[in-house]
Amino acid sequence: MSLLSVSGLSLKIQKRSILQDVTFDIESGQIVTLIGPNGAGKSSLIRCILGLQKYQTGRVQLASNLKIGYMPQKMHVEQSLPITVDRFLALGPKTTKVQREQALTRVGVANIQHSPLQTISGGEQQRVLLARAMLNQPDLLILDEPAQGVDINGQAELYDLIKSIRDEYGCGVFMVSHDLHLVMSATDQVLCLNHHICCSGHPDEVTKSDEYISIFGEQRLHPALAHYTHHHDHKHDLHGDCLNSNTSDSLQPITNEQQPLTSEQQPATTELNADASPASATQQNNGDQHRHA
Ligand SMILES: Nc1ncnc2c1ncn2[C@@H]1O[C@H](COP(=O)(O)OP(=O)(O)OP(=O)(O)O)[C@@H](O)[C@H]1O
Repeated sequence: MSLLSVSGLSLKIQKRSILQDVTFDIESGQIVTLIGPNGAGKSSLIRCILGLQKYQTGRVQLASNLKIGYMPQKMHVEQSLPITVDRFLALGPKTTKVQREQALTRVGVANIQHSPLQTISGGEQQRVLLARAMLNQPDLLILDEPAQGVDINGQAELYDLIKSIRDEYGCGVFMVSHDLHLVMSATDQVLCLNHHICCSGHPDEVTKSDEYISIFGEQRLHPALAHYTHHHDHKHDLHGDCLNSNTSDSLQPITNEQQPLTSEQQPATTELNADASPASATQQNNGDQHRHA
């Protein structure tokens, strides 16, 4: 039983095709990393999954009573509205101060619980957002570019932290990154999105190979990071539309059937249909009418 199953999802906004026939599953305890260039549709896909964006065809199925913890791309801090980290976390799900302290401790920033939100660093902000996503003990963590604006060592530390949270809670993790080559090494499945899923697979074991070590040395890449080698069978035009690169004289659009799918479809019990609104998504996700898997 999948935590999340996305099948044949297509989205158009103002007649522009943003997502085309996107299909993948996330299982419990699995880490799936979604990569893709700017404008590829990564955030739009997350919005569809969260029920915040209507889509035209396909479906998003969530396991019954699935609890999602969502970490947005950025924290928008209103400079004229003083608020502490603790007050900010209290704006989310109903929690006690101790629970908020525990969440901050888990992400390594308990010392800033009573600091003004405006005064904490970018890296600390990311950790506060991660703590907020964990507050309702989610079954599925959705992280939109958690390492954005964090240096490479900070990125590795954050990935280690996310992995240890997954190990501890057994939750699934769906993580977005715009880094096309460097991904979290604990990733079970990389999905490369450019409006459609261009390719998918595991991060490389290349950093363990003798050839790699002879060139870069053993300590070149932090163990939390890994390379992802793309294996596209097509090219894109400037609009991101797909072109068949196998025929040099006549570039043809490729069909969705040619794209590698990430895993087999499995039945789930809660379905968000193409007309899902934010309200209905929440209801369906939390509603008593849905049974557990
Ligand atoms: N509400 C909207 N109205 C019009 N266009 C939109 C809307 N939302 C998204 N788009 C367009 O959809 C495309 C995909 O945007 P999206 O933010 O999903 O991409 P992304 O892969 O997350 O990009 P980035 O890595 O830059 O954050 C972009 O061209 C964007 O302009």
